[in-house]
Amino acid sequence: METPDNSTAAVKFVFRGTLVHSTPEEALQIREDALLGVDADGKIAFIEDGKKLQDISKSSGFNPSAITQLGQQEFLMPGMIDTHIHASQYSYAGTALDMPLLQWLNTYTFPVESRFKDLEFAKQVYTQVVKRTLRNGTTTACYFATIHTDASLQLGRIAHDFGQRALVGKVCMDRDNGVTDYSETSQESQDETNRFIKELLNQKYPRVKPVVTPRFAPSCTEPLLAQLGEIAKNNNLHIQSHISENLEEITLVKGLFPQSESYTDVYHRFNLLTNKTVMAHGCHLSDEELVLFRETGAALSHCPNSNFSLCSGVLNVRNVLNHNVKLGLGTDVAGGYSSSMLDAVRRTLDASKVLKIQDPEHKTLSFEEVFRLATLGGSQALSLDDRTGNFEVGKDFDALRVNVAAPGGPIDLIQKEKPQILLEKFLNLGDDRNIVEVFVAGRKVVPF
Ligand SMILES: Nc1nc2[nH]cnc2c(=O)[nH]1
Ligand SMILES: [Zn+2]
Repeated sequence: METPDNSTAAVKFVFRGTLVHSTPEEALQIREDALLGVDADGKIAFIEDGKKLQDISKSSGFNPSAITQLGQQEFLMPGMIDTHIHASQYSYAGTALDMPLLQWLNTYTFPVESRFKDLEFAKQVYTQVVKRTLRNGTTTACYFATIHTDASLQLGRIAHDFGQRALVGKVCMDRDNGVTDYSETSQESQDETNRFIKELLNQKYPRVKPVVTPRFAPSCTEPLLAQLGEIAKNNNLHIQSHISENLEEITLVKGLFPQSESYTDVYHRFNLLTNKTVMAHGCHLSDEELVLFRETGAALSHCPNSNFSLCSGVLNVRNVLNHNVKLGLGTDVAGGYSSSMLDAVRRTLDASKVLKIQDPEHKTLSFEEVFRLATLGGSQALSLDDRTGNFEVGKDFDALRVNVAAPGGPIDLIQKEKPQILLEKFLNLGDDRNIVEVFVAGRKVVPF
């Protein structure tokens, strides 16, 4: 049975109402009284004007009375994309924010991550964080797990079972960090990374894939960095790490890698900067380093809650965008205390305004631009924009059904509002109570 875009799969369901999303050209594009059809493969089959309902229902073979009519204060938006989140740190999210990065890692993070040797503990935490982020509207997450391969494989299974699109990384860190029973030798790290990749790919999860994950340069020896670059290249895999988050960290990297021209050059020398690389933070990158990101196609994950909470710095997102470097948003749980991408949106706007307070010439980000970063920007940063990030025929239907006036929700509406007002109120005031349904690849994953 043919449909307007000549796809073969039957139309499974149709929404009628307001769509809000972004395109590379338009930060915010609104379509009122639109018809959006999803086919049996979970892909967007058509996006048409509501007035064409009769014609479309004939050509696409669905019953016009079977459509779902969105309410006046509802809209569909693309699912949000968390480009950087430590699933393993969710157990202490909201606490332990009283010291800067390097001390924070040794005092809180490494001891907690060492607990993931216990598979039961891992299953509990990973189930909580996958369910919580899905409820918060995160349809795609790029996860750090821990060094433990089996626990990291569990995270992949849980994300798959609950239907979240995910990149999952077994963390690699072979340099001695002084924390007892939380380290691995270079050989173990390489062998376990290969095992992790092989076993996760063998599961053939359609939307959960491995990502090569050197923790950050200070945790890894040069042989390991070189090996991980090789593994990523040979398997055509994503790469994630941290870069230039904190001034003490940058000084540490200079001492550990004296022959590198910059922090970015350390990763570049080991083939870890590719168009499938996403590096968290980048608060203190030089313009020359941003040029290297642009040339290699590597992306940044902006994690403002974490950057404020750990007093790391304030990323100049406008400067990153002006350098045409791909950029998404990340919660960076638990350096960032919130698992909500709405919080990441708000903190991104705050960070942009802090820069303007410090320099009145600074051009702040608009809420429309930040909305794009939380959706399409994130999909571009993860090189997944061929299948998610906005509403285009042929892409997966990864979407949130938002009711701004949800009963018992956090938003009061006095009058009928235009869609862009509804969206702005949701972004600034909303929470999971407004996210009434979440879809990933056409499957309703929330309510569970
Ligand atoms: N915020 C943050 N930065 C890091 N750099 C290396 N590891 C980490 C981590 O777990 N969190
Ligand atoms: Zn991080």
